[in-house]
Amino acid sequence: MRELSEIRQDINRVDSAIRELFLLRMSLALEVAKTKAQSDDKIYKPDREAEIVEKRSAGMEEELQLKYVSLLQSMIRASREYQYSEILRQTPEKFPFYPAETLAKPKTVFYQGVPGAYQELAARALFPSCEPQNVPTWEQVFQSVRDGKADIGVVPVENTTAGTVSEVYDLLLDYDLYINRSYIKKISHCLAAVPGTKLEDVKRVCSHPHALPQCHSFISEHDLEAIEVANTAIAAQNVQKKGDKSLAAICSQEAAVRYGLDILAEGINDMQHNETRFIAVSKTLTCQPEDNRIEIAFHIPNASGTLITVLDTIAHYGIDMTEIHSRPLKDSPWCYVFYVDFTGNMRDHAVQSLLYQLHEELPYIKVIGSYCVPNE
Ligand SMILES: O=C(O)C(=O)C[C@]1(C(=O)O)C=C[C@@H](O)C=C1
Repeated sequence: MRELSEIRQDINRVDSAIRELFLLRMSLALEVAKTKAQSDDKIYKPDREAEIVEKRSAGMEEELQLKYVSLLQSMIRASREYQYSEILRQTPEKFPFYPAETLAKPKTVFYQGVPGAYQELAARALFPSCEPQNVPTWEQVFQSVRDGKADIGVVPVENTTAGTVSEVYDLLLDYDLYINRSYIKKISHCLAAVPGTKLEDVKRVCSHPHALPQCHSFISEHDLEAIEVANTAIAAQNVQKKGDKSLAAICSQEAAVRYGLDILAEGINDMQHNETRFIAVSKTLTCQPEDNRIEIAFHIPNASGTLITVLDTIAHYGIDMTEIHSRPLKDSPWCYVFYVDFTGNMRDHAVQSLLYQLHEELPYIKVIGSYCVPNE
């Protein structure tokens, strides 16, 4: 039997030979890209890829054939990625998404709920020179922006305890709006009731459907009945209007003070690290120099392994995926739209090459936003 070190030397030699052949194959891919750029031909040729895989792996023993096919496929994908990047270098106008430089200074900013809502606080933090206006529902926020009544809508998209706000994601696509800004706010809920109420008087709590699960332990420890209302500040307003000591609201301190309520308990969320991310949406896709996140929505073809291929492609461009979730496609049962956030700026060559590739190869893709997450 040979020494391990001796076998390893042979492996090194084989790897070096593969490296030379890989570089040669990639230089051929570059040549193909240049030819295709002239004739405006598509890069992705699934039939040619299938032919390569079938012919080159023919006659191999089954177990190794599977491994060789995977090696071939990964080389062909590298070739495609290299070609997209090269074509964009030669013809930058092929980039299919055109963000505006910057957002025109907004005059009207809408949020859902009533004054004192966390969404109002987020709107003021994002646009300090605007006086935010409230409408009753998220759908009305989106409608107002689409119809030009508002320049900007501020809505929540995710909470670290309660998760994604699915309805907002559905509205983003339904109303064809874009994410331009993002703001993360620490959320500390309090229990608020009409003046003179004691904790033991409270039998029911009302709040937003996302705020109630954030305070699950507190609600069950005190054996309270949970009632959903449209907004945390609306909850505070309801408690004030009803004047009933058995009903309390889970809301912000600001909302409790605004509606003249006593704060019976503070920081009642289960997780002390409780944060919500809000977004500002408008009719325009923008990309500012400081933006370091892009969000896309896409459909995948009905075939095995396609989602993992998309995620792998993102990684191949040296880009980090930061979030992924899916929503059902209402008109196609058991099919999904995927939402992915990743790092980078839409002016980066790697980001543009990735988006160009996904645009060419997926049945549907939309860049739904470009924004900045501070402290990176
Ligand atoms: O033959 C082509 O048209 C190529 O672009 C080359 C190549 C490959 O690397 O083999 C790459 C992408 C295509 O989808 C098919 C094949």
